[in-house]
Amino acid sequence: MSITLVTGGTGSFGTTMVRDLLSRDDVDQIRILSRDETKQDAMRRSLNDDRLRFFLGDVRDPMSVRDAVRGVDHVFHAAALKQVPSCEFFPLQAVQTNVMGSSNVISAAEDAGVSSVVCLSTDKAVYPINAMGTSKAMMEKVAQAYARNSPDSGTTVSITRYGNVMYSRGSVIPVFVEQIISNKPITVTDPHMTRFLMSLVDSVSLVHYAFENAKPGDLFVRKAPACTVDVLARAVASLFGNDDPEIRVLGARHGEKLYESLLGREERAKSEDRGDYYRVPLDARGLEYELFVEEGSGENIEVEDYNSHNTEQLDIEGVKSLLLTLPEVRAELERHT
Ligand SMILES: O=c1ccn([C@@H]2O[C@H](COP(=O)(O)OP(=O)(O)O[C@H]3O[C@H](CO)[C@H](O)[C@H](O)[C@H]3O)[C@@H](O)[C@H]2O)c(=O)[nH]1
Repeated sequence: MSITLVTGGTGSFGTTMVRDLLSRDDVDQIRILSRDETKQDAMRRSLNDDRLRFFLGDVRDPMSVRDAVRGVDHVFHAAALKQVPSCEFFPLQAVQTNVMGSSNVISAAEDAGVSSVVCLSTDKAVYPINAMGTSKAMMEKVAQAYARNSPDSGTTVSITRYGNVMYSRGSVIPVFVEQIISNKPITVTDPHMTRFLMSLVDSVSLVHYAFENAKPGDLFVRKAPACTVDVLARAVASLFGNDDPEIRVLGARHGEKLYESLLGREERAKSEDRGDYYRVPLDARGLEYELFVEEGSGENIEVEDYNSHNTEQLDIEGVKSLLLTLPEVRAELERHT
């Protein structure tokens, strides 16, 4: 009997993961640990599957995590505070959920003999400039330190890092769709800003890849195309029949970068190219300070980071094709065209 726990299982990513797990034959039970009883109830009704078990709780509360994790084989840890502005105003809340909460999940998993934990991270954790990214970078450090400090552990902890997931709750594409449908100008922050584009469904495959292939402390990213927000806005408008939309430029918001990096230079230098993915193995060196501080590693870091400016760039037609793969976009198109 195989049991998987998804923390944050009612979020955009969590839900997609749960649906995917339900479609597989090798999963006997799927547990969802999350805070919002209303969202759980809605999910219970819409999925209506007796393999689902809902645990009301919070990753901040070790007891609720411990209860949810008992008897589990795999944990996909997606519970997080992920909105940049809210974390910026309440950084300690991000610390409690994203850093301490992740540590609680890893400790409880180890105690319960879970075989594998995959932690969900974000490109905003690379050279972070905002509190959300900083807290996720710390979550990655907690996961990697666990792997480094517990070589005999039976629990493999790894990390998957994502760029922007298209149409996730609160993200820009639904905002653009709504603006176009209601004939409002499209609000673009900085037309030259680029973001990686990933569909939720593609993102799930990276999690499975990590469950199947991870060594302790591994970090995986999936290669992805990117586009500018100007191209994204025009692609959305064009899908809804407007090839010359009115665009209002707002300027970058607090804590935003012109482009995002999925791998830093230092990570890319030691990454392994695995076709659709990059794997960054754990830096398992010990605390021999003279190696770090006086002698160094003898390597020079000459490669560029892997970012949304230097990855494959999509044009309007390319983004339109990608948007049409999203069921949410197709549903809106059916309603409004
Ligand atoms: O009205 C808007 C809103 C956003 N943008 C731009 O669109 C891009 C994407 O914006 P999102 O708000 O979708 O995503 P962010 O890159 O700001 O990411 C944040 O929102 C995401 C929502 O999916 C996740 O929560 C993510 O972790 C969080 O950092 C950014 O360049 C942003 O500047 C606009 O041009 N106009």
